[in-house]
Amino acid sequence: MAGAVGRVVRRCYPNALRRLLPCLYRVYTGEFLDITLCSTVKAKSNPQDHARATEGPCNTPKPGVFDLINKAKWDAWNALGSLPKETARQNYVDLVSGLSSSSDSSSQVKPEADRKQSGYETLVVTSEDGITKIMMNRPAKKNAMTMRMYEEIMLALKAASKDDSAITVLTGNGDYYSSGNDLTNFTDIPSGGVEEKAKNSAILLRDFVDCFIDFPKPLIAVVNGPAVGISVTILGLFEVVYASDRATFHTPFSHLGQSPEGCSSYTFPKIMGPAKAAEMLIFGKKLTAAEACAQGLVTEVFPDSTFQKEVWTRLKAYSKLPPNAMRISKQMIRNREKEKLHAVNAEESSTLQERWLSDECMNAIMNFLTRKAKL
Ligand SMILES: CCCCC/C=C/CC(=O)SCCNC(=O)CCNC(=O)[C@H](O)C(C)(C)COP(=O)(O)OP(=O)(O)OC[C@H]1O[C@@H](n2cnc3c(N)ncnc32)[C@H](O)[C@@H]1OP(=O)(O)O
Repeated sequence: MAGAVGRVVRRCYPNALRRLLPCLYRVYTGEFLDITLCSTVKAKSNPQDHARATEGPCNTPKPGVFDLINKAKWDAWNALGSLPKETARQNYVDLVSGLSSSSDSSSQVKPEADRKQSGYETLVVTSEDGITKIMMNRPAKKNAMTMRMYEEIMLALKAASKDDSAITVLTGNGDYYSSGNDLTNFTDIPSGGVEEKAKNSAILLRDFVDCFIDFPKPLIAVVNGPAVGISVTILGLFEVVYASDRATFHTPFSHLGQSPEGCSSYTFPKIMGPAKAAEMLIFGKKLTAAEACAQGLVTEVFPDSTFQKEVWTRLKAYSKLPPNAMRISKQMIRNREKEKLHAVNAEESSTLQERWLSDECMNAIMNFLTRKAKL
Protein backbone atom coordinates (compact mmCIF):
# COMPACT_ATOMS: atom_id res chain seq x y z
CA MET A 1 0.00 0.00 0.00
CA ALA A 2 2.73 2.47 1.03
CA GLY A 3 4.52 1.63 -2.25
CA ALA A 4 1.46 2.44 -4.37
CA VAL A 5 0.90 5.69 -2.52
CA GLY A 6 4.57 6.54 -2.83
CA ARG A 7 4.34 6.11 -6.61
CA VAL A 8 1.33 8.45 -6.78
CA VAL A 9 3.07 11.03 -4.60
CA ARG A 10 6.30 10.88 -6.61
CA ARG A 11 4.36 11.26 -9.85
CA CYS A 12 2.01 14.05 -8.78
CA TYR A 13 3.85 16.19 -6.26
CA PRO A 14 7.60 15.88 -6.76
CA ASN A 15 8.62 19.47 -5.99
CA ALA A 16 5.83 21.07 -3.98
CA LEU A 17 5.90 18.26 -1.48
CA ARG A 18 9.66 18.28 -1.11
CA ARG A 19 9.52 21.98 -0.34
CA LEU A 20 6.35 22.19 1.75
CA LEU A 21 5.99 18.89 3.48
CA PRO A 22 9.33 17.16 3.90
CA CYS A 23 8.01 15.00 6.74
CA LEU A 24 4.93 13.88 4.85
CA TYR A 25 7.02 13.25 1.75
CA ARG A 26 9.32 10.92 3.65
CA VAL A 27 6.37 9.06 5.15
CA TYR A 28 4.59 8.50 1.89
CA THR A 29 7.71 7.53 0.01
CA GLY A 30 8.63 4.95 2.59
CA GLU A 31 11.37 6.87 4.44
CA PHE A 32 9.52 7.01 7.72
CA LEU A 33 9.25 10.13 9.78
CA ASP A 34 11.66 10.85 12.58
CA ILE A 35 9.29 9.96 15.40
CA THR A 36 11.61 11.25 18.11
CA LEU A 37 11.37 14.75 16.68
CA CYS A 38 7.55 14.67 16.57
CA SER A 39 7.34 13.24 20.06
CA THR A 40 9.65 15.90 21.42
CA VAL A 41 7.50 18.68 20.01
CA LYS A 42 4.34 17.09 21.35
CA ALA A 43 5.88 16.37 24.72
CA LYS A 44 6.59 20.00 25.47
CA SER A 45 3.12 20.45 26.86
CA ASN A 46 2.35 16.92 27.89
CA PRO A 47 1.88 15.83 31.51
CA GLN A 48 2.57 12.25 30.46
CA ASP A 49 6.24 13.27 30.38
CA HIS A 50 6.04 12.43 34.06
CA ALA A 51 5.20 8.81 33.33
CA ARG A 52 7.73 8.72 30.50
CA ALA A 53 10.39 10.32 32.66
CA THR A 54 9.95 7.95 35.57
CA GLU A 55 8.95 4.71 33.89
CA GLY A 56 10.25 4.86 30.32
CA PRO A 57 8.23 3.91 27.22
CA CYS A 58 4.55 3.04 27.61
CA ASN A 59 4.42 -0.45 29.09
CA THR A 60 0.90 -0.99 30.43
CA PRO A 61 -2.17 -2.43 28.66
CA LYS A 62 -4.48 0.12 27.04
CA PRO A 63 -7.46 1.00 29.33
CA GLY A 64 -11.01 0.27 28.12
CA VAL A 65 -13.14 2.61 25.99
CA PHE A 66 -15.13 4.02 28.88
CA ASP A 67 -12.16 4.61 31.15
CA LEU A 68 -11.76 7.99 29.51
CA ILE A 69 -9.32 9.65 31.87
CA ASN A 70 -6.89 6.73 32.09
CA LYS A 71 -7.26 6.13 28.37
CA ALA A 72 -6.37 9.77 27.62
CA LYS A 73 -3.33 9.46 29.90
CA TRP A 74 -2.34 6.18 28.30
CA ASP A 75 -2.67 7.59 24.76
CA ALA A 76 -0.53 10.60 25.68
CA TRP A 77 2.13 8.40 27.31
CA ASN A 78 2.10 5.95 24.43
CA ALA A 79 2.39 8.79 21.90
CA LEU A 80 5.70 9.85 23.41
CA GLY A 81 7.25 6.72 21.93
CA SER A 82 11.02 6.68 22.21
CA LEU A 83 11.50 10.14 23.69
CA PRO A 84 14.73 10.03 25.75
CA LYS A 85 14.08 9.82 29.49
CA GLU A 86 16.14 12.92 30.25
CA THR A 87 14.21 15.04 27.71
CA ALA A 88 10.90 13.79 29.05
CA ARG A 89 12.01 14.54 32.60
CA GLN A 90 13.07 18.10 31.70
CA ASN A 91 9.80 18.70 29.81
CA TYR A 92 7.86 17.46 32.80
CA VAL A 93 9.79 19.75 35.18
CA ASP A 94 9.17 22.72 32.85
CA LEU A 95 5.48 21.88 32.66
CA VAL A 96 5.04 21.50 36.41
CA SER A 97 6.93 24.78 37.08
CA GLY A 98 4.59 26.50 34.61
CA LEU A 99 1.57 25.00 36.32
CA SER A 100 2.64 26.03 39.82
CA SER A 101 3.24 29.65 38.76
CA SER A 102 -0.14 29.78 37.01
CA SER A 103 -1.89 28.26 40.03
CA ASP A 104 -0.25 30.94 42.21
CA SER A 105 -1.84 33.62 40.07
CA SER A 106 -5.20 31.84 39.94
CA SER A 107 -5.40 31.97 43.74
CA GLN A 108 -5.81 35.73 43.28
CA VAL A 109 -9.04 35.17 41.31
CA LYS A 110 -12.23 35.69 43.29
CA PRO A 111 -13.99 32.34 43.82
CA GLU A 112 -17.26 33.54 42.33
CA ALA A 113 -15.58 35.18 39.31
CA ASP A 114 -16.35 32.38 36.88
CA ARG A 115 -17.20 28.73 36.64
CA LYS A 116 -14.91 28.10 33.72
CA GLN A 117 -13.30 24.69 33.86
CA SER A 118 -9.58 24.90 33.23
CA GLY A 119 -7.24 22.30 31.79
CA TYR A 120 -8.62 22.26 28.26
CA GLU A 121 -6.39 23.42 25.45
CA THR A 122 -8.86 23.32 22.55
CA LEU A 123 -12.14 24.01 24.36
CA VAL A 124 -13.72 26.51 26.69
CA VAL A 125 -16.05 24.64 29.04
CA THR A 126 -18.37 26.53 31.36
CA SER A 127 -21.18 25.48 33.65
CA GLU A 128 -23.81 28.03 34.53
CA ASP A 129 -27.60 28.27 34.94
CA GLY A 130 -27.99 24.49 34.69
CA ILE A 131 -26.21 24.43 31.31
CA THR A 132 -22.77 23.00 30.57
CA LYS A 133 -21.43 24.71 27.47
CA ILE A 134 -18.62 23.03 25.53
CA MET A 135 -17.20 25.56 23.08
CA MET A 136 -14.69 24.50 20.43
CA ASN A 137 -11.97 27.11 20.65
CA ARG A 138 -9.64 27.16 17.65
CA PRO A 139 -11.24 30.10 15.81
CA ALA A 140 -8.14 30.85 13.71
CA LYS A 141 -8.36 27.29 12.32
CA LYS A 142 -12.14 27.41 11.92
CA ASN A 143 -12.41 25.07 14.94
CA ALA A 144 -10.91 22.18 12.96
CA MET A 145 -10.89 19.13 15.21
CA THR A 146 -7.42 17.93 16.22
CA MET A 147 -6.76 14.61 17.96
CA ARG A 148 -6.50 16.60 21.16
CA MET A 149 -9.88 18.22 20.56
CA TYR A 150 -11.54 14.82 20.08
CA GLU A 151 -10.02 13.63 23.38
CA GLU A 152 -11.01 16.82 25.18
CA ILE A 153 -14.60 16.73 23.92
CA MET A 154 -14.85 13.15 25.21
CA LEU A 155 -13.54 14.23 28.61
CA ALA A 156 -15.88 17.23 28.71
CA LEU A 157 -18.89 15.06 27.82
CA LYS A 158 -17.94 12.51 30.45
CA ALA A 159 -17.69 15.31 33.07
CA ALA A 160 -20.96 16.91 31.89
CA SER A 161 -22.78 13.57 32.16
CA LYS A 162 -21.98 13.61 35.90
CA ASP A 163 -22.21 17.30 36.81
CA ASP A 164 -25.31 19.05 38.14
CA SER A 165 -26.31 20.65 34.84
CA ALA A 166 -29.60 19.72 33.19
CA ILE A 167 -28.57 20.14 29.55
CA THR A 168 -25.30 20.20 27.58
CA VAL A 169 -24.48 22.43 24.63
CA LEU A 170 -21.81 22.10 21.93
CA THR A 171 -20.91 25.27 20.02
CA GLY A 172 -17.99 26.99 18.28
CA ASN A 173 -16.00 30.16 18.93
CA GLY A 174 -15.58 32.61 16.05
CA ASP A 175 -17.13 32.63 12.60
CA TYR A 176 -17.24 28.84 12.11
CA TYR A 177 -19.01 26.14 14.08
CA SER A 178 -16.31 23.71 12.89
CA SER A 179 -14.50 22.86 9.67
CA GLY A 180 -14.52 19.20 10.71
CA ASN A 181 -11.56 16.89 11.03
CA ASP A 182 -8.26 18.77 11.10
CA LEU A 183 -6.58 17.50 7.96
CA THR A 184 -3.13 17.86 9.52
CA ASN A 185 -4.15 15.00 11.85
CA PHE A 186 -3.01 12.72 9.08
CA THR A 187 0.55 14.07 8.96
CA ASP A 188 1.64 12.91 12.42
CA ILE A 189 2.61 9.34 11.54
CA PRO A 190 3.67 6.86 14.28
CA SER A 191 6.49 4.33 13.92
CA GLY A 192 4.03 1.69 12.67
CA GLY A 193 3.40 3.85 9.58
CA VAL A 194 0.19 4.92 7.90
CA GLU A 195 -1.56 1.62 8.66
CA GLU A 196 -1.06 2.13 12.40
CA LYS A 197 -2.16 5.76 12.06
CA ALA A 198 -5.38 4.68 10.30
CA LYS A 199 -6.03 2.01 12.94
CA ASN A 200 -5.52 4.43 15.87
CA SER A 201 -7.67 7.09 14.21
CA ALA A 202 -10.49 4.59 13.66
CA ILE A 203 -10.37 3.62 17.35
CA LEU A 204 -10.46 7.27 18.40
CA LEU A 205 -13.31 8.02 16.00
CA ARG A 206 -15.34 5.11 17.31
CA ASP A 207 -14.76 6.10 20.95
CA PHE A 208 -15.64 9.71 20.15
CA VAL A 209 -18.94 8.88 18.46
CA ASP A 210 -19.78 6.32 21.18
CA CYS A 211 -19.64 9.16 23.73
CA PHE A 212 -22.40 10.99 21.85
CA ILE A 213 -24.50 7.84 21.45
CA ASP A 214 -24.30 7.13 25.19
CA PHE A 215 -24.63 10.70 26.47
CA PRO A 216 -27.48 10.62 29.02
CA LYS A 217 -28.71 14.24 29.11
CA PRO A 218 -30.34 16.39 26.41
CA LEU A 219 -27.61 17.47 23.99
CA ILE A 220 -28.05 20.72 22.08
CA ALA A 221 -25.95 22.01 19.15
CA VAL A 222 -25.73 25.79 18.84
CA VAL A 223 -24.45 26.05 15.27
CA ASN A 224 -23.02 29.56 15.11
CA GLY A 225 -21.60 29.34 11.55
CA PRO A 226 -20.58 26.91 8.79
CA ALA A 227 -20.26 23.27 9.79
CA VAL A 228 -18.25 20.69 7.85
CA GLY A 229 -17.65 16.93 7.97
CA ILE A 230 -17.84 15.22 11.34
CA SER A 231 -19.25 18.34 13.01
CA VAL A 232 -22.30 17.87 10.76
CA THR A 233 -22.64 14.09 10.86
CA ILE A 234 -22.84 13.88 14.66
CA LEU A 235 -25.78 16.31 14.66
CA GLY A 236 -28.05 13.31 14.06
CA LEU A 237 -27.17 12.25 17.62
CA PHE A 238 -28.26 15.56 19.20
CA GLU A 239 -31.74 16.21 20.63
CA VAL A 240 -31.97 19.76 19.29
CA VAL A 241 -29.96 21.72 16.69
CA TYR A 242 -30.30 25.54 16.62
CA ALA A 243 -28.60 27.30 13.73
CA SER A 244 -27.71 30.85 12.77
CA ASP A 245 -28.88 31.74 9.26
CA ARG A 246 -25.16 32.08 8.42
CA ALA A 247 -24.62 28.38 9.07
CA THR A 248 -24.15 25.88 6.26
CA PHE A 249 -23.98 22.08 6.46
CA HIS A 250 -21.43 20.34 4.29
CA THR A 251 -20.28 16.70 4.19
CA PRO A 252 -17.85 16.50 1.24
CA PHE A 253 -16.79 12.89 1.85
CA SER A 254 -16.49 11.81 -1.78
CA HIS A 255 -14.40 14.91 -2.55
CA LEU A 256 -12.04 13.80 0.21
CA GLY A 257 -12.01 10.13 -0.80
CA GLN A 258 -13.74 9.33 2.50
CA SER A 259 -17.06 7.88 3.65
CA PRO A 260 -19.70 8.95 6.20
CA GLU A 261 -19.15 8.73 9.94
CA GLY A 262 -20.93 9.86 13.13
CA CYS A 263 -23.72 7.31 12.38
CA SER A 264 -24.89 9.58 9.55
CA SER A 265 -25.18 6.66 7.11
CA TYR A 266 -28.06 5.56 9.36
CA THR A 267 -29.38 8.78 10.97
CA PHE A 268 -29.43 11.00 7.85
CA PRO A 269 -31.64 8.71 5.71
CA LYS A 270 -33.95 8.36 8.73
CA ILE A 271 -34.09 12.10 9.30
CA MET A 272 -34.36 13.38 5.72
CA GLY A 273 -35.12 10.33 3.58
CA PRO A 274 -32.59 8.37 1.50
CA ALA A 275 -32.57 10.65 -1.55
CA LYS A 276 -31.76 13.86 0.35
CA ALA A 277 -29.24 11.97 2.50
CA ALA A 278 -27.53 10.65 -0.62
CA GLU A 279 -27.20 14.15 -2.06
CA MET A 280 -25.38 15.25 1.09
CA LEU A 281 -23.34 12.14 1.91
CA ILE A 282 -22.47 10.90 -1.59
CA PHE A 283 -22.45 14.06 -3.68
CA GLY A 284 -21.41 16.52 -0.96
CA LYS A 285 -24.31 18.94 -1.50
CA LYS A 286 -23.90 21.86 0.90
CA LEU A 287 -27.16 22.86 2.62
CA THR A 288 -28.12 26.31 3.83
CA ALA A 289 -29.50 26.52 7.36
CA ALA A 290 -33.01 26.92 5.94
CA GLU A 291 -32.60 23.79 3.78
CA ALA A 292 -31.19 21.79 6.68
CA CYS A 293 -34.19 22.89 8.76
CA ALA A 294 -36.65 21.91 6.02
CA GLN A 295 -35.02 18.47 5.91
CA GLY A 296 -35.24 17.95 9.67
CA LEU A 297 -31.52 18.07 10.50
CA VAL A 298 -31.92 21.50 12.13
CA THR A 299 -34.65 22.28 14.67
CA GLU A 300 -34.88 26.04 14.13
CA VAL A 301 -33.00 28.81 12.33
CA PHE A 302 -32.44 32.28 13.84
CA PRO A 303 -31.22 35.53 12.24
CA ASP A 304 -27.51 35.82 12.94
CA SER A 305 -27.97 39.28 14.51
CA THR A 306 -30.16 37.89 17.32
CA PHE A 307 -28.96 34.26 17.31
CA GLN A 308 -27.01 34.15 20.58
CA LYS A 309 -29.56 36.17 22.54
CA GLU A 310 -32.60 34.22 21.37
CA VAL A 311 -31.01 30.79 21.69
CA TRP A 312 -29.56 31.31 25.16
CA THR A 313 -32.82 32.77 26.46
CA ARG A 314 -34.58 29.66 25.21
CA LEU A 315 -31.96 27.30 26.63
CA LYS A 316 -32.00 28.96 30.05
CA ALA A 317 -35.75 28.34 30.22
CA TYR A 318 -35.32 24.67 29.17
CA SER A 319 -32.59 24.13 31.73
CA LYS A 320 -35.04 24.91 34.53
CA LEU A 321 -37.25 21.96 33.65
CA PRO A 322 -36.99 18.93 35.96
CA PRO A 323 -33.69 17.27 34.94
CA ASN A 324 -34.67 13.69 35.72
CA ALA A 325 -37.82 13.92 33.62
CA MET A 326 -35.76 15.25 30.71
CA ARG A 327 -33.20 12.44 31.04
CA ILE A 328 -35.88 9.79 31.14
CA SER A 329 -37.66 11.21 28.11
CA LYS A 330 -34.37 11.26 26.21
CA GLN A 331 -33.72 7.64 27.15
CA MET A 332 -37.17 6.64 25.94
CA ILE A 333 -36.61 8.35 22.60
CA ARG A 334 -33.08 7.02 22.10
CA ASN A 335 -32.59 3.76 23.97
CA ARG A 336 -34.19 1.36 21.54
CA GLU A 337 -31.81 2.66 18.88
CA LYS A 338 -28.61 2.49 20.91
CA GLU A 339 -27.48 -0.98 19.94
CA LYS A 340 -28.07 -0.22 16.28
CA LEU A 341 -26.16 3.07 16.54
CA HIS A 342 -23.14 1.37 18.14
CA ALA A 343 -23.11 -1.21 15.36
CA VAL A 344 -23.34 1.50 12.68
CA ASN A 345 -20.53 3.44 14.37
CA ALA A 346 -18.28 0.36 14.42
CA GLU A 347 -18.92 -0.32 10.74
CA GLU A 348 -18.41 3.29 9.64
CA SER A 349 -15.16 3.53 11.63
CA SER A 350 -13.69 0.37 10.14
CA THR A 351 -14.72 1.43 6.61
CA LEU A 352 -12.98 4.77 7.16
CA GLN A 353 -9.86 2.99 8.41
CA GLU A 354 -9.56 1.48 4.91
CA ARG A 355 -10.56 4.70 3.13
CA TRP A 356 -7.79 6.69 4.88
CA LEU A 357 -5.23 4.36 3.27
CA SER A 358 -6.66 4.84 -0.22
CA ASP A 359 -4.92 6.90 -2.90
CA GLU A 360 -8.15 8.90 -3.32
CA CYS A 361 -8.07 10.03 0.27
CA MET A 362 -4.34 10.67 0.51
CA ASN A 363 -4.37 12.74 -2.69
CA ALA A 364 -7.31 14.84 -1.41
CA ILE A 365 -5.56 15.56 1.88
CA MET A 366 -2.31 16.45 0.15
CA ASN A 367 -4.18 18.77 -2.20
CA PHE A 368 -5.51 20.65 0.83
CA LEU A 369 -2.16 20.68 2.63
CA THR A 370 -0.29 21.90 -0.45
CA ARG A 371 -2.94 24.62 -0.89
CA LYS A 372 -4.16 23.17 -4.16
CA ALA A 373 -7.71 22.64 -2.87
CA LYS A 374 -10.30 24.03 -0.50
CA LEU A 375 -13.89 23.05 -0.15
C1 LIG B 1 -9.81 10.63 14.73
C2 LIG B 1 -10.00 11.00 13.33
C3 LIG B 1 -11.46 11.13 13.01
C4 LIG B 1 -11.68 11.58 11.61
C5 LIG B 1 -13.13 11.78 11.33
C6 LIG B 1 -13.34 12.19 9.94
C7 LIG B 1 -14.04 13.26 9.65
C8 LIG B 1 -14.26 13.69 8.22
C9 LIG B 1 -14.36 15.16 8.09
O1 LIG B 1 -14.54 15.92 9.00
S1 LIG B 1 -14.24 15.69 6.49
C10 LIG B 1 -14.07 17.44 6.59
C11 LIG B 1 -12.65 17.87 6.64
N1 LIG B 1 -12.58 19.30 6.52
C12 LIG B 1 -12.20 19.92 5.40
O2 LIG B 1 -11.91 19.33 4.40
C13 LIG B 1 -12.16 21.43 5.47
C14 LIG B 1 -10.86 21.95 4.94
N2 LIG B 1 -10.87 23.41 5.02
C15 LIG B 1 -11.27 24.21 4.01
O3 LIG B 1 -11.65 23.77 2.96
C16 LIG B 1 -11.24 25.69 4.27
O4 LIG B 1 -10.29 25.95 5.28
C17 LIG B 1 -12.62 26.23 4.73
C18 LIG B 1 -13.58 26.20 3.54
C19 LIG B 1 -13.19 25.46 5.90
C20 LIG B 1 -12.46 27.72 5.17
O5 LIG B 1 -11.88 28.46 4.12
P1 LIG B 1 -11.44 29.98 4.41
O6 LIG B 1 -10.82 30.49 3.15
O7 LIG B 1 -12.58 30.75 4.96
O8 LIG B 1 -10.38 29.88 5.58
P2 LIG B 1 -8.92 29.25 5.53
O9 LIG B 1 -8.88 28.10 4.60
O10 LIG B 1 -7.92 30.34 5.29
O11 LIG B 1 -8.77 28.67 7.02
C21 LIG B 1 -8.14 29.38 8.06
C22 LIG B 1 -7.07 28.48 8.66
O12 LIG B 1 -7.68 27.29 9.17
C23 LIG B 1 -7.08 26.13 8.58
N3 LIG B 1 -8.10 25.10 8.46
C24 LIG B 1 -9.41 25.26 8.23
N4 LIG B 1 -10.03 24.08 8.21
C25 LIG B 1 -9.09 23.14 8.42
C26 LIG B 1 -9.12 21.72 8.51
N5 LIG B 1 -10.27 21.02 8.41
N6 LIG B 1 -7.98 21.06 8.74
C27 LIG B 1 -6.81 21.74 8.87
N7 LIG B 1 -6.71 23.10 8.80
C28 LIG B 1 -7.85 23.78 8.58
C29 LIG B 1 -6.59 26.64 7.22
O13 LIG B 1 -5.59 25.78 6.72
C30 LIG B 1 -6.07 28.00 7.59
O14 LIG B 1 -4.84 27.82 8.24
P3 LIG B 1 -3.65 28.91 8.05
O15 LIG B 1 -4.19 30.19 8.59
O16 LIG B 1 -2.52 28.36 8.84
O17 LIG B 1 -3.38 28.98 6.57
